[in-house]
Formats: sequence, C-alpha cells, structure tokens
Amino acid sequence: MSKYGVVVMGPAGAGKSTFCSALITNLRNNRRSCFYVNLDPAAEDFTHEPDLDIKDLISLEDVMEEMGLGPNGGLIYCFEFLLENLDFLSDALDPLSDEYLIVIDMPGQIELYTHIPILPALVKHLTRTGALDIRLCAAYLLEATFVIDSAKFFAGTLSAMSAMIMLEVPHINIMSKMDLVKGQVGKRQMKRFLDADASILEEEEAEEDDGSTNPGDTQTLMKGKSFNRLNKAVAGLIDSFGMVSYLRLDVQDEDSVAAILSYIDDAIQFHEAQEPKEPIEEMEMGDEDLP
Ligand SMILES: Nc1nc2c(ncn2[C@@H]2O[C@H](COP(=O)(O)OP(=O)(O)OP(=O)(O)O)[C@@H](O)[C@H]2O)c(=O)[nH]1
Repeated sequence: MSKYGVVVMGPAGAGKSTFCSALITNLRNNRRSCFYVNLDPAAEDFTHEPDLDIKDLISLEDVMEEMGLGPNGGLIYCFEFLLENLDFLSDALDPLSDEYLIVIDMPGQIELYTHIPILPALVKHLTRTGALDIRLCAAYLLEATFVIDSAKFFAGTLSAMSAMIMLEVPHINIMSKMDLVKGQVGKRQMKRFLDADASILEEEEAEEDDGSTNPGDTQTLMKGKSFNRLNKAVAGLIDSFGMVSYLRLDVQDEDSVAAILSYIDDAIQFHEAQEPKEPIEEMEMGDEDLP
C-alpha cells in the first residue's frame, strides 16, 4: 500500500478549486486523512487553507514583476522553478503516512497538460517507485454549460484526452457545475454528452441536412459537408479511446462528490493491481524530460 493522490485539472474556471474543497470536506466528514496541495501560483482565496502552497516557493505576481513576463510565460517559469526545486514537494509529502489522499489543485492554463512536458515530469517525480511512490489519479473537469454544444464538447474532450496521454496515470473525466443545467431540454441535451459516442455528430449532420435544429446544440465540430470525414475521424478517435464518459458533479450534492471519490479510489486501486512496479533506475529523469 502506498500514499495516493488526485491531480485536479481542467480549463480556467471549470471549478477545480471548488471541487477540491468539496472533496476535502467529504474526506474530513468521513474521518479520512487528506493533504491539500495548491499548485496554482496565482490562486488567492481558499475555502480550506492548503497544507502546501506553491506560493510559499514562488508566486506568479513576483515572477511577472521581476522577470517582466506575462501571466502564461510567468506560469511556465513558476513550474520550471518547481521542477528545479522538487524537494519543496518531497519534504512535505514524504513524511505522510499511507492513508493520506493528496489532493493537488492545478492551474487552469491547459497548455500545462497538453503540449509541454512540465506536468509529465512532475507526475513522474510524484509516482516514482522508491521515491515518493504516490499512486496518482488524474481528474479532468469540464464545465457542463460550456460543453453543451458538440463543437465545444469535442474540443474539451480532446484536451482531456491529451492530458490523459501525456500523464499516463488513471484518468477520470468530470462534468462540473451540473446544477447550472436547467430544465428538461437542458437535462436531455446533457445526457447525450455524459456518455457520448461518435453518433452525436452523425445525428447533427442529419439534422443539418433536413434543416431541423436542436435548441442550444446546433454546431458540428466543423461546419460544412467537406468536413464530414474529418468530424467523423475525430469523433471515432475519441470513441476508440473510450474517453467520452463523464461523471457528473454538482458540488452542492454530497452524493455526487462521494460517487466521484469512490471512482478515484477504484481507479487508483485498479491501476495498482494492473501495473507492475517500475524500478527506480528506469524512471530517472534525464535532461530531455525537462522543459
Ligand atoms: N453553480 C456552480 N458554480 C460553481 C461550481 N463549481 C465552481 N463554481 C463557480 O465557478 C467559479 C470558478 O470556480 P473555481 O473553483 O475557482 O474554478 P477553477 O477551475 O479552480 O478556476 P481557475 O483556478 O481560475 O482555473 C467560481 O465562481 C465558483 O463559485 C458548481 O458546481 N456550481
């Protein structure tokens, strides 16, 4: 048995910090030990004070001021600095006993999860056998009201998929802010997206062909017949990964938070049962892993 943790990711404003807070409340109410790590160097207000805060190592405000960087460049700089100072994490996480769930709140800039190797290097450090050896699960949040049309749904799902491929840890998708999906039409619409398949695009192409529309959901991924094959290929790709299932989250509803927590527990245990442990020598981080 080892320590385990969840990395909470997703675009800006998706509800990551609110979800972390709901998760911590649930864990504490059930007398489970948790350790809250804030890795957003710009985050200010917290419902639960972080046990470890990247701002104690480096703050985005200072970096922007002193290095003359903008918010995105500044964020990358903060993470590069964190990677050069991994003892900041190790010193705090290493002494924790095995029953702790470590909740890691990430910033909303999705480039961190999609195309630069910073987060994979960080995850490697956290999970490395013989070092911190934390069993990690990734939770990727997308906001329900944002993904209620298929263009945004597929764009969001592709970014979630990209994070999954980059990190190589058990991954769950979460549709957040479900309380904002109102009315029968909205709920019916959302049901199609919670467990979607490529046929969503086909249905919409048929609707466009016969001129009919679906309230609040009239876009295909890319409009126009010439894009039909590309739309289908993208949808088929997502389908083949089995990635288009979302857990629903309404932070006001404790049952939805508890259900997600049990998925996190299961994902980590399943992964632990499946994955042979990698020896520490093979996981040594080389220069090529660093950004
Ligand atoms: N109605 C509703 N609002 C929510 C929910 N979760 C978050 N919010 C609101 O959405 C806004 C953004 O929430 P955060 O938790 O700060 O989102 P975040 O993903 O951490 O944001 P960044 O750190 O800026 O990327 C806040 O105003 C929250 O109160 C939810 O489940 N329902």
